[in-house]
Amino acid sequence: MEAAVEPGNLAGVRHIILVLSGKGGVGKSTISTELALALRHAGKKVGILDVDLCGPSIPHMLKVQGQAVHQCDGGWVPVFVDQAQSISLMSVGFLLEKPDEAVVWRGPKKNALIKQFVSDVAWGQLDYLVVDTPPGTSDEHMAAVDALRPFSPLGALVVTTPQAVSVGDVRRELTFCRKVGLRVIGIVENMSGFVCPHCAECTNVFSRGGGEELARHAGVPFLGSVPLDPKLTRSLEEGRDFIQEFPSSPAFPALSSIAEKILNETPI
Ligand SMILES: Nc1ncnc2c1ncn2[C@@H]1O[C@H](COP(=O)(O)OP(=O)(O)OP(=O)(O)O)[C@@H](O)[C@H]1O
Ligand code: SF4
Repeated sequence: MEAAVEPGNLAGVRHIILVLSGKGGVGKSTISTELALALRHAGKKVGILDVDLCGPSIPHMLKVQGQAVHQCDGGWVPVFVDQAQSISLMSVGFLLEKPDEAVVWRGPKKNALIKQFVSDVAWGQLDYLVVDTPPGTSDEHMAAVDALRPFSPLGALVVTTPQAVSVGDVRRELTFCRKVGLRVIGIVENMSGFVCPHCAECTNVFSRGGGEELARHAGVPFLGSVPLDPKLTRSLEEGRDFIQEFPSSPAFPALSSIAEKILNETPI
């Protein structure tokens, strides 16, 4: 029997994907956003929970910055990104008076907000909830895992860049997942080379293959390598739907194949 769906909880969410990275700036919010767009493109209903409280970038990436969240009987109503309401988003960015206001909170306050985001948002029926987390492993990650665990299946997607230092940080992320009993859906290597727009030659700006090697070593699935793609950067800056608008751009095949692997891994 299916659990009753109460407004303001996650009982109507079929799969929760926690997006993690060892370091900042490796493209965690980018992968979260593009994954949500690719899953939507595949006909799924998707929510995004942005718990990167000190650097909430997803409202800007989806061009909904500055919007206000409203209260309903069941709690907060998330912001809908499109008219069809196929992507909903909750972020601390919607609660700040100014979009560039700094969140200078101590741990307990951050943890309380994360718990509130889980329990007090009327997510409704979703196929996937993508949760963008801060870099590293902190109290906020523990708070998110503790609050989300009752609403499993809960899995982690780990984002890295090819450089060894970032890969080293990813090892710590994998250890964190193991310690808290979080299933690793897979590793994504982002910023894997630059494809020349003139001749399509791929230059490995950093090293290449670290993510795949690490996945093999750790015995977790490798989901794909996303190249640096100026059209992707621009889409995120302008809040455009890269998946819809740029199917012939170099990052598109990798992003759609990652979404496809996740769809196969998490049947609905
Ligand atoms: N594959 C890519 N191609 C082009 N630009 C990218 C790619 N991945 C990320 N970027 C750009 O790199 C910058 C950092 O990405 P993003 O904000 O997603 O990183 P992050 O890991 O979430 O950072 P933080 O954890 O510090 O918030 C952004 O400007 C984004 O547009
Ligand atoms: S990869 Fe080739 S075509 Fe592209 S910029 Fe370099 S030399 Fe020019």
